[in-house]
Formats: sequence, C-alpha cells, structure tokens
Amino acid sequence: MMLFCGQQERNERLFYKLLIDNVEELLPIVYTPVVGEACQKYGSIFKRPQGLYISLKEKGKILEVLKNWPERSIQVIVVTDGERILGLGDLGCQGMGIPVGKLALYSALGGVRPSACLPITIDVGTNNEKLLNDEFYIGLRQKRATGKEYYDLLHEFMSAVKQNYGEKVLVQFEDFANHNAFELLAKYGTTHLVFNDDIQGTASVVLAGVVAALKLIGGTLPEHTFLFLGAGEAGTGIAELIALEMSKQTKAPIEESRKKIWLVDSKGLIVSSRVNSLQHFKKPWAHEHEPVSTLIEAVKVIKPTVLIGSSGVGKTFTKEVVEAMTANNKIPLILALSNPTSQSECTAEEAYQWSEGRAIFASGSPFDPVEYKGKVYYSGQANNAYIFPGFGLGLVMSGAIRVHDDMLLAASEALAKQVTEENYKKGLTYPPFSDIRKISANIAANVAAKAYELGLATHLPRPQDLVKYAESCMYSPLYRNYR
Ligand SMILES: O=C([O-])CC(=O)C(=O)O
Ligand SMILES: [Mg+2]
Repeated sequence: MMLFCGQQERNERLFYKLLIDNVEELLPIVYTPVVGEACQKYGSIFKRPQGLYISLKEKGKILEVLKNWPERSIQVIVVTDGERILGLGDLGCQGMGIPVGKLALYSALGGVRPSACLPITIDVGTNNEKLLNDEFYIGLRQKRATGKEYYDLLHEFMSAVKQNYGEKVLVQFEDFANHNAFELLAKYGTTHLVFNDDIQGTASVVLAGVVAALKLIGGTLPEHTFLFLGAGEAGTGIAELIALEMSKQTKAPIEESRKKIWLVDSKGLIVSSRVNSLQHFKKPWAHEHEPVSTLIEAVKVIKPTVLIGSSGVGKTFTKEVVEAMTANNKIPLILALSNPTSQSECTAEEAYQWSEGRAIFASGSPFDPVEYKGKVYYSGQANNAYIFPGFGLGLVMSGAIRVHDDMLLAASEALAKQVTEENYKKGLTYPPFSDIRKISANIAANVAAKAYELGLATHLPRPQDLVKYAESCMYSPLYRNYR
C-alpha cells in the first residue's frame, strides 16, 4: 500500500497509469476503506505534505499562503476541516488523506490534470483528545475554533480562492461536520462554484442506483417508500434529491413527494412532534406520525421498500432489520452507505444471508462477491466516487460558474444509463468501475449540457459533441513520443 501510494510522489505518471489500468483492484487502497486507516495513522506515516495546510495561525495571510502553492492554474480544490472524516469522526488535520485521495480520483477517474488539483486542509484544531495527546499529531494542539472565529477564517479562505483563481475554480467541500456543511454550502452556493460531495455527490450517486434498481425491484420512483437511518448530510441530501426527482415526474409539489420519505436519527423516527427541537436540515422530514424510537420499529410501521443507511455508524442493520425488510418486500433494496467498511451498516454477506438471497444490496465501501447456497451474489459500490470526478469535469470543461440541482439530476441520469443488461443480470445497480473513464465522460457531458442550458457555462461556443469534447479534455498518463 505504502509503496503504491508513494509512487504518487515519486513518479506521478506511473501512479496514474497503474491506477487507471487496475482501478477495481487499487481503488480500495487509494480510497475507502484504506484511506480511512491512513488518516487515522497520518501523523506517524507522514513524510512530506501532499496538500496545502491552512491553519488559524495564517489568519490574515491566506492569500499569501495560496500563492505559495507551486502550481498556478488550479481547476479543482477539495477542502476539508477534518471534523467528520468518513464515519470515523474528528481526525483534525490528519483528514488531509481525504482531499488527497479524492483528487487522485479526479485525475484517474475523471481526467482532471493532476497539476490542476489542489488538496487543502483547514486546521482550526481538533476535539479528538487522543490526537491532542499524540506526540506525532501534525496539527494545532487546541480545541476546534467555532462560531465567528471559524466562519471568519472560512470566509477569508473563500475570498482568497476567488481572488487567486477566479470564478471558475471548483471548491469541493468534503467531510465537514453537519453543523457547518449545510451552512457553508448555502452561504457560498450563490457566490462561488461550490459542491458538497457528502450532501450532493452522495445524493446523485444514490438516486442513480435507485433509478437503476427499479428495473429489478419494479415500480416507479414515486411509488416507493424510503426509510433512512441517519439524517445528516448524506441522508437529507439524498432524500431531497429523490423528492426533487419524484416531483419532476409527478408534477406534485416537493412537500408532497417528501411524504414518501422517512428518516430515523439517533432519537428515533423524525416526526412532527419533534419539530421544534430538530436542526433546520431535518425539519422538512418531520411528518405526521406518532413517535417511534427505534429503526426496527420504524421498518415495521413505515414498511419501506428501500432502506438506506447513512449515519456513519456500523452494524446497525441487524438480522432483525433485514428480516423485517424481507418480510415486507419481495425484493428489498438495501443500501449500507457508511464508510469505511468498519462503519458499514451491514456486510454484503449479511444482507444476502438474512434476506435469503432476495435483497438487492449496494454499499459505500466495496465488498467482494458472496456465495450463498451455491449462487454468487454481486453488490455495487454506492459511492460518490462514481459522480464527483465526472461532475467536476463537466463543470470545468463548460467553464460553469455555479452548481445547480438540475446538474446533480443530470449526473444521476447519465450514471443510471450506463448500467447494462449484463450488470442487471448479476444484480448490480451500478456499472463496474473498470469502465469509469467512459462513465465519467458521459456524466461530464450531461452535466455540461445542463450548464449550457441553464446559461451557467462560460466556455463558449458550446462544443457540438460534448461526450467527444469531454474525452478530448481528459488527462492520460502517457509519455510523449520524442522522435
Ligand atoms: O469518501 C467516501 O468513500 C465517501 C464519502 O464521501 C464519505 O463517506 O464521506
Ligand atoms: Mg466524504
């Protein structure tokens, strides 16, 4: 693992060649689950910085710090503050592994030039006591700054980014805690080209998987009933995008569509009697219902056809939960999205065993095929890695200046279309990652088409064939032929 990842710094072209040619095998190393472990151990395996750290100490000087980065023409920034790394919690500035890993995928899967990618970690401290007491911790040894101090630093950062790189640089927010993620997205969504991967990327990939799964489980999207465990960024982001797509199909107001979607958080089912004590992003999901305190009870009374885990807490889809889903549905659709593997709501093996081979299952981190009663079951990887590289490429190649929800729907639609009959026969609701460059080109083209349609694209005139254009923009790790 170290040897391969070390290649990124020693011989970048070889690293990308290996990664692209062996993507299914190497993705779990550069990305979830191994990247999670790398973040946990970042302090002791640290050799040299792979990205840019901006700490509270740099307040007032962020523009200068950005100018220190050796590359000038940046197209994509992935930034974290390390407060909610995957389902592993606050890892402080050791979270740098995430922007580095995500951007490696931008280049390998989406073809954005490595030199145009900038990983950034904003260090405002950490509340992780273990790290604060760890002699190898590489960040500020203080509790997290909050409130005005935090928001002032982020504002200076966002302003410096625009000043230094202009309006067309994409800023992808990654693994911020709920209490900041929604606010940052809302605040900068109108002034910058920003995208929150955990809210929007996850939403787009899950919608694609659900739409594709309809071929296997039957019915139309608005006919299904959804139950989420987890009402944070991923849960509410996915729920909202599904409701938006339902409303486009039925022409009913979004408030109506939301009623088909239920969320459970740590205090039980989100219902109207809880509305006053709910965080603002949960309020739209507080439907009329009597209180229900556990997931299993919720599965029994709501009778969802689709169960989605997005709470970051592992082993929460118990045998009882999967059995209740199977009792209510001929083919239950079960998505265990939390990462890394240790936080998965259940394993693929458990999903197939406990549903007696009836479930269609996908998960955020990969699982190998499972043999159950002589048959092999394949599960897809419902991970935003399918979306963000192509989505970002679509924004960059069209010179988009803002992200719009319809672009997320466009990305979903393009991904769902890439699932083949052969994939469906295996029970897969996502195409294999081995085709990801082609998939990303199609996603990019559909996203760019939407940017042009909405008048948000600045790369004019619009290229005729957007798929061909996307392909022509993609970085390939080839050596030039000098003759
Ligand atoms: O990084 C991943 O594998 C997916 C993701 O965004 C998360 O879990 O926060
Ligand atoms: Mg994330």
